[in-house]
Order: sequence, then C-alpha cells, then structure tokens
Amino acid sequence: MAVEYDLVVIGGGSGGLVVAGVAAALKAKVALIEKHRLGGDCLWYGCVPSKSLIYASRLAYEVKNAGKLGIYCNDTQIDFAQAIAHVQNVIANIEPHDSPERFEGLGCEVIFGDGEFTDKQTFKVNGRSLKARAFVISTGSRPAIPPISGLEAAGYITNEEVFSITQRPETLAIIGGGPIGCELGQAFSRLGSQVTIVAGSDRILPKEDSEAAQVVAQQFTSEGIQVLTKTQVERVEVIGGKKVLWAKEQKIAEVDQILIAAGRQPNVESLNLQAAGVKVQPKSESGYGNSKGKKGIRVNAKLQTTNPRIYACGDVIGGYQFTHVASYEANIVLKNALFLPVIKADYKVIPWATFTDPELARVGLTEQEAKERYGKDMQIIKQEYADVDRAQAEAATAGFAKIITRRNGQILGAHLVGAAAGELIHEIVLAMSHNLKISALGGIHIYPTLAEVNSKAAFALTQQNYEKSYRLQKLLAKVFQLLRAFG
Ligand SMILES: Cc1cc2nc3c(=O)[nH]c(=O)nc-3n(C[C@H](O)[C@H](O)[C@H](O)COP(=O)(O)OP(=O)(O)OC[C@H]3O[C@@H](n4cnc5c(N)ncnc54)[C@H](O)[C@@H]3O)c2cc1C
Ligand SMILES: NC(=O)c1ccc[n+]([C@@H]2O[C@H](COP(=O)([O-])OP(=O)(O)OC[C@H]3O[C@@H](n4cnc5c(N)ncnc54)[C@H](O)[C@@H]3O)[C@@H](O)[C@H]2O)c1
Repeated sequence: MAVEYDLVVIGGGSGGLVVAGVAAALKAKVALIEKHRLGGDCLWYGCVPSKSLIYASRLAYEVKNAGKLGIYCNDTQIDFAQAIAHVQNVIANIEPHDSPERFEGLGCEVIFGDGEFTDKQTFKVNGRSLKARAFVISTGSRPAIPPISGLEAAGYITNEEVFSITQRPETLAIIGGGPIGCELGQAFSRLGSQVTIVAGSDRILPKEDSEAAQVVAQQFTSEGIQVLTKTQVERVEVIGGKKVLWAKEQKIAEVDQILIAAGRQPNVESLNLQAAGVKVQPKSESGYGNSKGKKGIRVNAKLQTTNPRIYACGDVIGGYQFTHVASYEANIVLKNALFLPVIKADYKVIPWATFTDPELARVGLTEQEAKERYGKDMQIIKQEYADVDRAQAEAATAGFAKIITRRNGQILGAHLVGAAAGELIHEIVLAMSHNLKISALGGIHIYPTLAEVNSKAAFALTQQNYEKSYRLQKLLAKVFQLLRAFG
C-alpha cells in the first residue's frame, strides 16, 4: 500500500531536527511533528542556557578573584536579572537556526501537535492520520522528580524553569550531584547564591573518574559550596517561608529555592507505543549499546525499536544523554530509515564534558573498565597541569590528564580535568577514532599552550617505559661507550 511520507519524525530537538533536516535536503518527503517548539532541551533548557549562565558566573568569579594577580575590582556588583537576560539573548540568537521557517525552507512539513500511534504504521496528529515508510521517535527526556514527601507542596524548579527566573535565590538547595547539579550549583554560587548540593552517591559526579571528580569537589569546597554526599532528601516542609529539607530526621538545609537535578525520564507516555509494537525497557541491564542499563525505548544496534519500521534516537533511548550523541544517532537513523537498515551505532569513542570550573572531560574506558577488559595489558599515565607552562602562566594549575592505554600504546580512555579540558580532549578523540596510538599525541605542539598536557602525557609514557626497560638502558649505554671509543 502506498504511503504519503518517507519519514515521519516525532520530536524536533537535537536528534529529530538532524533527521528531518537532512532527510528533507536529500529530497525525501518528511513530516516533523513537535508538541511545543522546535529546538528541544538543548536550546531552551539545557546546553545553550547553562553554558551562557556558566560564562556569566565565571566572569563574576574571575573579577572577584583578580586581586591575587594584583588587579583589584572593589565592590563587584552582580545584577542577576541581567545575567539571565544574557542567557535569554543567546537562546534568541541561536533559535532561528532551529526555526520552523528554516525547516520548511528545507522541505519539511512542520506540524505542531501532540499525537499518538494508532497502529504499527500510522501516527495520528491534529485529526490527521499520517502513514510513512518509517517513523523516528526523538521526543527526548524530562527531569525525573524523586518521590520526596512534601516536595510538591513546597514547590521546586527544574532545568525547565531555572533559566527564566529573574530573582536570584539567596539560598539554593540542589537535589542531585550529577552534571546538572554541579554545573548549575557552581554557577549560582558564583552569582551570589549560597548553594547546598545534596548527592545520593558517595561523591559528586559519580559517572566520572573519581580522582578527576575530586579536583572539582575541592574547588567547590574552596568556593564555599556545601556538598552533602550519601544523602537522600526524604521530606520537605515549608517553615516561616523557607523550604526545609530533611534526611533521616535531620534538618540538612533551609533554603529559598530547590532545584531538582536528579536524572531524566524518557518522554514516551502520550505516544501510545503499545499500538505501534514499540517496547520501553525499564531500568535494567538488558538492551543494546546506548540503551543498556537505562530506562528508555528499546532499540537494537541499528536503532530500530521492537517495530523495525520505527526508529528512535537521543535521550528517549536512555544511555548517553548528550546533544552530540543524539545527533550522531540521528545520522545513523536517517540512513537506515531512508535506505537499507545496515548501519550499526558504535559507542566506543563517545566523548563528553562537564562544564564546571575546572572542566572535566572524558572519552572511552575508565581505569576499572580497562582493568576488567585487559587485565595486566594496560598502563595509566597521569600528566599534571602544574607541569604545563601555560597553566602556570594563567594560574590554572589544578587538574591533570589521565590517559589509559594498552601496553602496545592503543588508547583505551582519557580523563581530563582542568582548564579547557572539554576542548583538549578532542585531540585524543581524533586519535582514538583513527586507531592512533598514544605516540601520535607526541607530535609537535605549540608552546606555550594547554594542549601540551596531551603531548607531555605521551612523552611521559615513553619516558616511564624507558625507565622500566633496564635492557634498553644497558644497550644504549654500551652503544654510546662504543661510539665514544671510536671518537
Ligand atoms: C541543564 C542541561 C544541560 C545540558 N548540557 C549539555 C551539554 O552541555 N552538552 C550536551 O551534549 N548535552 C547537554 N545536555 C543534554 C542535551 O540537552 C540532551 O541530550 C539533548 O537535548 C537530547 O536531544 P533529543 O533530541 O533526544 O531531545 P530534545 O532535544 O529534548 O528534543 C525532544 C523534542 O521532542 C519534543 N516532544 C516531546 N514529546 C513529544 C511528543 N509527544 N510529540 C511531539 N514532540 C514531542 C520536545 O518538545 C522537544 O522539542 C544538557 C541537558 C540539560 C537538561
Ligand atoms: N555538560 C554536559 O554535557 C551535560 C550537562 C548537564 C546535563 N547533561 C546530561 O543530562 C543528563 C542528566 O543530568 P542529571 O545531572 O540530572 O543526571 P544524572 O543522572 O547524571 O545525575 C543525577 C544524580 O542525582 C542523584 N540523585 C537522584 N535522586 C536523588 C535524591 N533523591 N537525592 C539525592 N541525589 C539524588 C543520582 O544519584 C545522580 O548521581 C546527564 O546524564 C547528561 O547526560 C549533560
């Protein structure tokens, strides 16, 4: 039976916009369905506003602390509403890139509405039944709200409100010590709020290398951010206009506002996935690649759901919830859905960064994962920022690059913490993507740059291996002795 569309894409955020835009540019007939506005979390409530607020807060911190270099900016004033206006301006400047007009110009039919599947081949929206060769679900995720007694009544904000408040909370409790809690906790603290981060885990940023996360934790402490680890908020009460947080019958904080940053929930409920034969996996160890161990739509390696005509990508499948991963998956989905489903997603070299100060960036395996997979066939090299001259020049000596390799030099993973770590990791990402060994990082680097942290790490590994190799040292000593003998 003939169908009207090649592709119907549901959700116009980081993943969906790539699928719809590229497919339309390739002259496929595409409908893009969005329930709210194009752009998704990244533009409206995620990457873009958070990085803009972080920039404003970094300026505030540097101005306040410039005295250590002899530059005194007495009586620093922070106009919080103006910092938020900067955030909203950045969104407004980027938004045209994701506008309906742009996508209609590319040839997509953009439909605003909140529809549902009615059978395995039909999606109904605004009273229209759309049939397509393939569908893509890219509806993203929303904040998970932990079941804390009294929380709803006391009121809270999430990433969906935090970038539009115009009054700074004097005191702020953040529930969750992951990337959202840490990035925004430091930003609000630097903009003048007194911040308490409540983390259920035994440390902040539990998905990161523990030594690297420790560097960030030390910086938080030095800036006066209170971090409570291994603490689950159980109850919230409003007393005298303040929100009081309790854990194990102990009062842990009394604040003006609570920000929830406790993980994500896939947006699947209204789609009637059952009618389409699409399964959502509960949090479990089943699933493939990106969907492993996370709640989200179940997909196979080709990002097909349990209905092979329906694909899914981005936050809605769980796993690596980043804009660049949504867009990587979107590229796989669009080729598989438009042509033949033959391409598999490969998650071996997925980098990400947490934009705290110092920044924290990671790619590949952790020490533990490398040990489990390669046993003794691995080595770790750690290069401190303090040994990099540019880091000294800019008083940015906190941090290190930790690179994990096999004995033959194959790079298994890297964990950078320090200034510009999110930029510096890309050299290692390139090397890993092209199966280059760590020696490739030892190429000529401009002096003095922070990027020398990578070349120094490569050199340090060569040096470390040389120091361990007594045979080579003895052989060289003999060679030189011989050469000297012959003048
Ligand atoms: C505070 C914060 C900071 C972040 N910072 C970064 C960062 O620095 N770097 C990074 O890589 N990632 C970051 N992320 C993660 C990033 O925002 C997400 O991984 C990314 O947006 C996921 O893209 P997506 O396409 O899956 O979902 P989204 O971009 O959220 O798009 C989903 C779209 O689907 C729509 N939708 C939902 N339900 C329906 C429905 N039923 N019908 C039709 N449409 C629907 C939504 O309105 C939305 O437009 C951050 C996230 C947050 C919350
Ligand atoms: N720079 C970036 O790329 C960036 C920045 C922000 C967010 N993100 C993406 O967004 C996702 C969501 O971020 P997130 O920080 O919400 O999630 P997360 O799942 O990474 O961290 C949430 C943390 O909250 C803790 N938690 C959950 N319930 C709690 C409770 N009741 N009390 C105390 N702690 C509790 C969890 O143990 C967890 O460590 C991230 O996984 C990441 O993929 C990326």
